Amino acid sequence: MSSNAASAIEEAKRAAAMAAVRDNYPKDAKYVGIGSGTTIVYVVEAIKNLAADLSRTSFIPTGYQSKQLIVSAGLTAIEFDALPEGTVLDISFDGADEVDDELNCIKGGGACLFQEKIVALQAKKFICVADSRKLQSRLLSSWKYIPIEVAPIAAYRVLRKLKELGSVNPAIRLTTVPKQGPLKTDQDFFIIDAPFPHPLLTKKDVAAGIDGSGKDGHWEVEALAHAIKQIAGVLEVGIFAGPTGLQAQARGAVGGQKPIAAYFGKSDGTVLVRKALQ
Ligand SMILES: O=C(CO)[C@H](O)[C@H](O)COP(=O)(O)O
Repeated sequence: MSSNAASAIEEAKRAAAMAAVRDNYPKDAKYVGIGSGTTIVYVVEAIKNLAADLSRTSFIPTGYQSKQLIVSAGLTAIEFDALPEGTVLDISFDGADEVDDELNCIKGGGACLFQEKIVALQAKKFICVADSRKLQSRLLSSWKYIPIEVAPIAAYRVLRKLKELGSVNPAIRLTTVPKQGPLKTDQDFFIIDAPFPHPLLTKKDVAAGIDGSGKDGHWEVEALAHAIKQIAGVLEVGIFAGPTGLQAQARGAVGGQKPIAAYFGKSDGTVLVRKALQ
């Protein structure tokens, strides 16, 4: 990628972050979730630039990088497990690897999907921020695999089960830095990257009569997430689907894993906003 193209992408991420924070950051927020990755850096920058008193706000990280980001911005980090019992976050912001037409997301490219999911699930609203390359009509269109966090002891068993679900060449994610071997998450678990042969079907596809049960290798998003989560040894799946936080609240529950809105920055500096159906 040329340096011009790379800086256009960074500008797109920044534009999306500015718009997402401007439109959604709650005045007097007490608890704010902060995701992981490169785009979230611009979200923290945008929060810092708000004309707001942030001294009474606690920011909940989704991993080591996220915590460093919060702390080095001079904000107060409070770990998820240090939150007073029953705390509901006012909002959480995070990036994504791919987002479909129904705002289902693939996450975990940065190996932080477990903490990202529990933080999203504990928030009233989850806002996704990305550049427009991430928006595709179906998941697994451009991004090629589902990240899955697994217990190391069960990794080979999970690989076999994923093949039974139709994954083609799922693999334990490796690292060469600082030493060779499986990458370890913030929970000391492994990540398996599991490609599937076809883009994932949306609810709209299923309503139109397409079979998304996994027969013939065609999966609907939530059906695949559920099937993977059922495998013993899987801690969490990098598919964020199901109800949004607002939909969950309407049913008397806290939080949801699907964003209520996604902001996609474009290279021309404009931002496309997609909102989930309420
Ligand atoms: O899910 C994630 C980390 O686990 C990130 O949000 C995702 O990988 C997007 O990262 P970036 O903003 O760098 O494109």
